Amino acid sequence: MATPHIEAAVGDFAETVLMPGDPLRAKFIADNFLEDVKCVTRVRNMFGFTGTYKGKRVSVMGSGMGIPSISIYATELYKEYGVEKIIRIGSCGAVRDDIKVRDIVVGMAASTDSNVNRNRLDNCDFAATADFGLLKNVVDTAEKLGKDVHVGNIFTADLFYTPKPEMFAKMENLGILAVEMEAAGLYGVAAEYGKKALTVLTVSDHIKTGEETTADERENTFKDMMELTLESVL
Ligand SMILES: O=P(O)(O)O[C@H]1O[C@H](CO)[C@@H](O)[C@H]1O
Ligand SMILES: O=c1cc[nH]c(=O)[nH]1
Repeated sequence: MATPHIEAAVGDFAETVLMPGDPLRAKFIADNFLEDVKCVTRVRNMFGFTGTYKGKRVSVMGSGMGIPSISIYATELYKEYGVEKIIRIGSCGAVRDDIKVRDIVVGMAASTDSNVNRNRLDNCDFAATADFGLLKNVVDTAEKLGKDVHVGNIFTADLFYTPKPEMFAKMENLGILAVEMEAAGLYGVAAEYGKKALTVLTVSDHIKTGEETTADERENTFKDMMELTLESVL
């Protein structure tokens, strides 16, 4: 049955869904990595596809930007479509010198300035955490493929254009690796429904140095992250 934001039928999604923020990145993955692809939803142009990767059934769908948007899609996928695992694959800004542009960051946990998880836990801090099994699979797969990854705490920001840039130095001092806008929300939804989630990111820009990737570099480095994540779910 369709939900307010997804028109797919029950059974149209695989048990694992890869979620980039950008629906066109979802299409790129479907076009370049999946076989036997079917577009299962296009409500609001938030494309979702199901196909196979090396014989394994897998879906990919855009989440939109920010916690409110990914929370809607993750909730409907977990609750109404029987999805068990969502792996966000996104871009992030690095906040530390040892994390470089184009590096891959895996979000073991996600700090945030959002109140969504406090709303879930009577205004207490909730440790928004990735699923250990999904995390281990990605780390083991990276080792097998000879790809370096940074694993640790990331920061999920409500505002891309922050009025508090001094926060970045505080994040760095606390060992936070990078900033993005969805992981803490996704981990909260997964916890609420007893499901699994992980976030894998590619550093698209460096907050401290101002360095950015070109469009070409984004495409190729994002492909590295896509391949790593797809291999990890086999
Ligand atoms: O590249 P995506 O997955 O959209 O992720 C990052 O990019 C967007 C901001 O430009 C935010 O969604 C942030 O989390
Ligand atoms: O959310 C994001 C994504 C990329 N770079 C940033 O600085 N923030």
